[in-house]
Amino acid sequence: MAEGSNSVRIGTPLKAGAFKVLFCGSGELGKEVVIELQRFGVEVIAVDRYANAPAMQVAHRSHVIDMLDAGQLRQVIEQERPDLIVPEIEAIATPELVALEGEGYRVIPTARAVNLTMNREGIRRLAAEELGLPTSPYRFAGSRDEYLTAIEEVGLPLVVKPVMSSSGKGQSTVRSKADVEAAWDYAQSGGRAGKGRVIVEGFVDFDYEITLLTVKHRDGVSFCDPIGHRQEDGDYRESWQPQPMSDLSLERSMVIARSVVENLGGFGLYGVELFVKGDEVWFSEVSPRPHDTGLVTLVSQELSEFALHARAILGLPIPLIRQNGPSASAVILPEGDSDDVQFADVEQALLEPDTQLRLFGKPELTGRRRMGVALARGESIEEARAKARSAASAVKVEL
Ligand SMILES: Nc1ncnc2c1ncn2[C@@H]1O[C@H](COP(=O)(O)OP(=O)(O)OP(=O)(O)O)[C@@H](O)[C@H]1O
Ligand SMILES: NCC(=O)N[C@@H]1O[C@H](COP(=O)([O-])[O-])[C@@H](O)[C@H]1O
Ligand SMILES: [Mg+2]
Repeated sequence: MAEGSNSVRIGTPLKAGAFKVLFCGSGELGKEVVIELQRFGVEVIAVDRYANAPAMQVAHRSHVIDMLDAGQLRQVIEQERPDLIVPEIEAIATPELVALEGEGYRVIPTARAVNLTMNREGIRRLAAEELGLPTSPYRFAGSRDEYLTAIEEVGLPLVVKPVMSSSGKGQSTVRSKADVEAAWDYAQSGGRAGKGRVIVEGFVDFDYEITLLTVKHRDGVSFCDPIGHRQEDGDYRESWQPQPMSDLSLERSMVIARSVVENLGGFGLYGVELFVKGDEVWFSEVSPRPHDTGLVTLVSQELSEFALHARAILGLPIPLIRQNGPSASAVILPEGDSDDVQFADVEQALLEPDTQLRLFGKPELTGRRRMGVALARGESIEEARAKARSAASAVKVEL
């Protein structure tokens, strides 16, 4: 791909002139982006902490490393010399990506965006203190004493999260004094890098929450229709699109999202998480990459969030994001232990028209893990949600 001009050049995979993209993280979200890049004849290298991760199964080749280890991360990147580095999860040695970017590598969307969002403190301070965006009240705490002070200052009810965690790991809602100790202990065990620092956030009593998928591409910023979602234990269970909203709350959401992505920069799709109450909107957090609640776009949009990410990072145009009408996703989230999971009654999930299924092919189940997703379109959001839920529960997970 030629820099500094509008001409995008893509070579032939596995040849000297191939255009190479390296993924740091190879889960279900990366898998769909890899498929979109493969359709453009891009050479794809998938990296993750374990073998046979979903995106590895559709990439040209893969590497298993500890992505939080700066040395291992640098070694694999210097070995592969990719044209683009695409972070797919937060748990990466992001300061090393900042260094690599300084040496000429291109990190998607930017190394700074990835570094700021891997730690809740970075993105929250940027949004609230630099950009002046509305957020929940918050304090950070690095010790038990600081934590107890933060609780006093923020006031109940509140939410406690490790600064480095995702998918609700280590997160609790504290409604009464009785929950305070357990929330601290859980945050200490649930964090990713084990540093112990937490954010204490005032509980926002929102009417609903959305993900506003926002693409930064060569011609500017484009928005997908808002995605509504339902979370349990900090992890997404269902999402739908479009979420009905007032004109003012949608306008405010777009202003917030634009401010965040323009500051973070680069090319790519962002998932901007917002809380909405009436016409009021709060910024919660942002993923500088496709978002799990955006899985619904596999059926709700002609160009899914994964296709949009692929286009944006390759410097290709996005003249229109066409919506297909009310749609929903529902996760397949079994719990147990197995290294050879079987999915039975799969046909039962696909009897209804406008229903689709993704089984991610994760090689192992330990505890609770998202293993697939059901997708559906309907005449209304309610119908789409019901269809997606019923398809998801039709699949029998056997351990
Ligand atoms: N301050 C808050 N007030 C009310 N609800 C909250 C608050 N913070 C988080 N939540 C609820 O918990 C969910 C998960 O929180 P958050 O997005 O911060 O966690 P996460 O671990 O980063 O999740 P993911 O990585 O899946 O996006 C939110 O989508 C929301 O439903
Ligand atoms: N909310 C972030 C998110 O959904 N990330 C997605 O989950 C994968 C990890 O899954 P795992 O924990 O089952 O390995 C990640 O690789 C990414 O695709
Ligand atoms: Mg979130």
